[in-house]
Amino acid sequence: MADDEQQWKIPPNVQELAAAGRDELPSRYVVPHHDRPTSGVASDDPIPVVDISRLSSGAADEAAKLRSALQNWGLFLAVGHGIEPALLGEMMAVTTNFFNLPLEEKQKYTNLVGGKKEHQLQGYGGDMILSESQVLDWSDRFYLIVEPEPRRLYDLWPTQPPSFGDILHRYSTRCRELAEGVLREVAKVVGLREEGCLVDMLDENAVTYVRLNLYPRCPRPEEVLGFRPHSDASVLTVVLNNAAGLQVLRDGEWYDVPVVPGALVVNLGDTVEVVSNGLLKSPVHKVVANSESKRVSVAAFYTADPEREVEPAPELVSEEKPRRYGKMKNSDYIRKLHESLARRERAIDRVKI
Ligand SMILES: O=C(O)CCC(=O)C(=O)O
Ligand SMILES: [Fe+2]
Repeated sequence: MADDEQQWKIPPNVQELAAAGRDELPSRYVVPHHDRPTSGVASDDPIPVVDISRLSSGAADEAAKLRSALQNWGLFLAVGHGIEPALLGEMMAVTTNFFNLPLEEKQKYTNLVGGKKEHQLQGYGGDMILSESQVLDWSDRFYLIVEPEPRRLYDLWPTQPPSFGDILHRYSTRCRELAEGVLREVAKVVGLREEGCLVDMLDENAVTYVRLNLYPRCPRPEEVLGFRPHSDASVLTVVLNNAAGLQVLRDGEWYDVPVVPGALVVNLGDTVEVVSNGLLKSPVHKVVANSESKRVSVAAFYTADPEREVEPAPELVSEEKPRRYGKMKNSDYIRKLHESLARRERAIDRVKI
């Protein structure tokens, strides 16, 4: 194939597009009318803010709050998580600094193999593009495997500032502790026989992916999405962000996820939905753009061992509660997630019975 064909496979850089200050958006970013963002609905049952320190000291009302958050939203805001505000600040700062680097510098970490059109998961850039007509998200991303350590591709780890790697390592380790504590509670909520069975999925072969997201300001936020509707292929996801924009779907309506200083967003991933045989749902969420300022977020995805076969826990399947999901190898599932994202489909629909 001639080299100038399939140029569309190389996504434009959204930050550069935004900086060019044009009022018209390239048509590749304009989402169909039925998918356009709306302002989030205010709920009578607000998204809970859960104090993890009270949870760990056995407070029954906090456990009830978490239970209701998991059952009604699949997502909550964690405070009292014990992660030092300075570390959260540093993680946000190195992320923002990375995106502020000149384009040539950032492109040293490109997710296009050999700088060409083949897309690899890790690195800096945009979505995998499967077709010329694919509508693109108004964001740039940087995706890295952080754990297990031998799987790190250090060539893709920014060297500026020199502390980047250390901060990312410490941040994802601390968020993993938060994830583990939450997963023990999740196992209790769904009535799994082994309280540790979800935590055990984050074993030494489990993969932690971190995605740094930049949502540049957009002159026409009503026509684009910062991140299309999706659910995560993780067991659990922890998100740090600096501004409003995240929305979660509940009963057909989109709700704004509030921004609480120092809080982390915690959401269930598809693995929990499958293992719990649908007792808990992996929430569909998206990010809307805005015309005022850029938004930065850091999502840490705690995923199971790629070789693990994920399926409903046997004790949650019975005659009254028939099995609702098939079995799939986790690495196959994650690959399907990225294809599904490109097609605006949900990966979990592929394992539903
Ligand atoms: O930017 C956010 O707040 C969420 C991003 C997200 O959903 C993701 O990276 O999977
Ligand atoms: Fe997500």
